[in-house]
Amino acid sequence: MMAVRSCLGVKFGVSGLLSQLTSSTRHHGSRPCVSPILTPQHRNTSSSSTSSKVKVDLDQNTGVAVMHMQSPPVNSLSLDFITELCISLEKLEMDKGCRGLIITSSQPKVFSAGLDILEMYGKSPERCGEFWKSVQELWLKLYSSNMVTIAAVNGSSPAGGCLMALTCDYRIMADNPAYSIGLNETQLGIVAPFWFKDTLMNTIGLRNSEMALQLGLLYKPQDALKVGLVDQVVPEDQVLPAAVKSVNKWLAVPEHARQITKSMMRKSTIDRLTSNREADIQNFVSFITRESIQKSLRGYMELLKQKKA
Ligand SMILES: CCCCCCCCCCC/C=C/C(=O)SCCNC(=O)CCNC(=O)[C@H](O)C(C)(C)COP(=O)(O)OP(=O)(O)OC[C@H]1O[C@@H](n2cnc3c(N)ncnc32)[C@H](O)[C@@H]1OP(=O)(O)O
Repeated sequence: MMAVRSCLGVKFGVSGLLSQLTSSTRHHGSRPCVSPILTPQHRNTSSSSTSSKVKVDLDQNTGVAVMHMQSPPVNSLSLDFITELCISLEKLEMDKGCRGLIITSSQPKVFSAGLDILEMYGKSPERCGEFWKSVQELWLKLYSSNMVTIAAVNGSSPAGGCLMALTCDYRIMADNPAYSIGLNETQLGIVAPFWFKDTLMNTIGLRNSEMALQLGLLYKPQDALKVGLVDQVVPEDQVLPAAVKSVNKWLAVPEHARQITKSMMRKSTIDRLTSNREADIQNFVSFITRESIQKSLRGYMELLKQKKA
């Protein structure tokens, strides 16, 4: 309760140059690129798929999908929600016509409230293990995605919500001082695991991460921008248009060169988790089921309720 308060070694020789020269016919890995010249049958082609908590609109002309998180009230990441997100991501990753992904929220004022605290409170070790495996899965899918990924952060984004945004290639946040973003785990009396920490450090560096993580800082959009936690802050109604503009800029880069570079930048961080997944699950389960941690989580949930009253 006290705590509550307070690649690849690839050389870019001829193939790199070739891709620059032939960028209009580039491939997304094995995906053919969408031609910029629109034929009548290509115009206004879009598809939409909706599961109960995730809505995806894919514009087949541009190859850009917008994933709307719609798990009321605050897009907290429950096992069910994470499973739906993973299924949607897998489909998009396999879809040759999808090259870019914008992730945003359909819920007012909140991008994602992070991991669903109820998944970590009063649950059996087996269930906690299953939950944590799904969190790892979501992170791995997002952080290693071949697509250009943009987080359109149109509301608050604490802890796991911030992590989701951090997995993306670029973050745009609504300029509303009522919103905040950060890895605030210590404020709940819990500890962000090493791969949360690594993802943050890869984005804002060691010193800023030390302060952000130990103090469990939640940054207002303008402060998040200063520290590099988000890349752009725009008026609230411009978040999605700005994300579309950005994704197109990223997609203009020769695809395989961008993908290999992304993979090269993220590989060691990803490998660190993939080679330690089981131990990480065991660590989580033994940590989260401790009586003292359960007490902290209970206290935190009570504070959330009190805030409303
Ligand atoms: C030795 C090392 C070993 C390491 C092992 C690992 C250790 C564990 C690592 C765990 C990592 C955890 C990551 C997380 O993501 S924890 C979750 C952190 N999230 C938060 O702190 C956010 C809490 N929520 C809020 O701050 C606000 O709700 C928010 C700003 C998001 C929105 O505010 P708003 O006023 O719009 O909404 P309410 O607060 O009224 O909330 C509405 C209802 O939603 C419930 N709620 C909110 N957040 C959550 C959540 N994360 N999980 C579950 N439920 C949540 C809230 O209680 C309200 O419910 P009721 O309507 O029923 O009252």
